[in-house]
Amino acid sequence: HSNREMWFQNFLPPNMCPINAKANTFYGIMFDAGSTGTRIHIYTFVQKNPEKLPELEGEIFESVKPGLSAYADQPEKGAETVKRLLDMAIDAVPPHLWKKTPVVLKATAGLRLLSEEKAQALLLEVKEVFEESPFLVPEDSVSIMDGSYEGILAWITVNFLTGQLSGQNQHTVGTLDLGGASTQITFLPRFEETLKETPGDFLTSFEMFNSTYKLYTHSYLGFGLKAARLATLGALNMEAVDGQMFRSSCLPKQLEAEWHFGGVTYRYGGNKEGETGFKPCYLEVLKVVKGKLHQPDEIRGSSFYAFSYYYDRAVDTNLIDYEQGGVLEVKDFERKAKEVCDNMQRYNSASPFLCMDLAYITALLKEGFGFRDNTLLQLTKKVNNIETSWTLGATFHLLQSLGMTY
Ligand SMILES: O=c1ccn([C@@H]2O[C@H](COP(=O)(O)OP(=O)(O)O)[C@@H](O)[C@H]2O)c(=O)[nH]1
Ligand SMILES: [Ca+2]
Repeated sequence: HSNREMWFQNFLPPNMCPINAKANTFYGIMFDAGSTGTRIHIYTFVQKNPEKLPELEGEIFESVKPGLSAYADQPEKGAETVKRLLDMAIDAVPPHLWKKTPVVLKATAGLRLLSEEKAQALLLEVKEVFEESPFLVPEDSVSIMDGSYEGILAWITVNFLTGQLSGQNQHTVGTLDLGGASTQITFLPRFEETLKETPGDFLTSFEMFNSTYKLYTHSYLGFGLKAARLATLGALNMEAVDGQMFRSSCLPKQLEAEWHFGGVTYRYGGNKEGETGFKPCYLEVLKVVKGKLHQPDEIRGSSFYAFSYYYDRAVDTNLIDYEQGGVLEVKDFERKAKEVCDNMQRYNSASPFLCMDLAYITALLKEGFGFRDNTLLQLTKKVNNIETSWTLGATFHLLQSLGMTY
């Protein structure tokens, strides 16, 4: 309680700036250093009532590509991309609040896949950028996030934004995040059975907003959409790929091209002579997921929130509207995968990987996690104009640890 009061006094000195109605506004800056891009989220909160949680008022969001891991050999250049995003925060946050506004960067799978040495060099350069900024730099402000937190914090974000973490009747929803290099599944088990049947390292207790949630969560490294492309091509974790050609039945027959990921250049192409289409392609992607993921019985029939690449590919194939999102069944992804893979020439103008991506998403959902054909997926990018990203959960967690909220 005392923490809360102290914090409140910090932000609303009763005898100062009485005209400024916004004196109870504060900010939090969270960077998401993902495998395919770096993003800044500047959140604005308003403490309307000292007895209640601060309210989230808005978000400023900007992103750059590629991600930090593409600068594995030029850490200073990588940090420069962070600096340019941070300059936005200088404009967005009023100067008198700079010193009280925390700035944190958490890196995900892209940096997890780099060597320790290269990852640390990048993080060190970013830390310097933060130290030179006028913002509050907490301890551990620049780090690689543990995969289990990535899932949990996204779950917190979605359930907070949909109002499931306040009040009596909490009907939380599970979340599915498909990144470039890793993928996360998180839900609150309802059945005792699930807790019994689940390996211990898939269960984590997490405290937020005065409640403790015992969550099922796991991050599968190497199962993000782009890593899965490499795995399908047989090029993931290859020591030397110099000039080697990787072919797949999921790609247009005549295609031959180059692709850059994680600082490595890959040559890839279609099965010039052999088969192409959904059937052979599905067998290829199946090899990537089959038997590799834990399948909790409980999720088969329950609906999930899905975002990131689930959302992007559903938009690309007109399954949902970019602005609105929508509700899909697992089998909608399969139907689209068949349509695209069996008519690759018609989808030539789109990404050459569209067939492979849709086939992989289908295989991941059905054979990986064990969802039913009719399992419902709520595809969502924003709720009340706030991005459904783990960064909001991470910011609440940060404010909590700084004693700025409880
Ligand atoms: O604020 C964000 C951050 C990421 N993404 C999506 O996340 C995917 C990329 O994943 P990321 O680069 O974060 O890879 P990770 O490090 O999570 O594997 C793409 O679909 C992005 O559109 C998004 O929609 N909003
Ligand atoms: Ca991500």
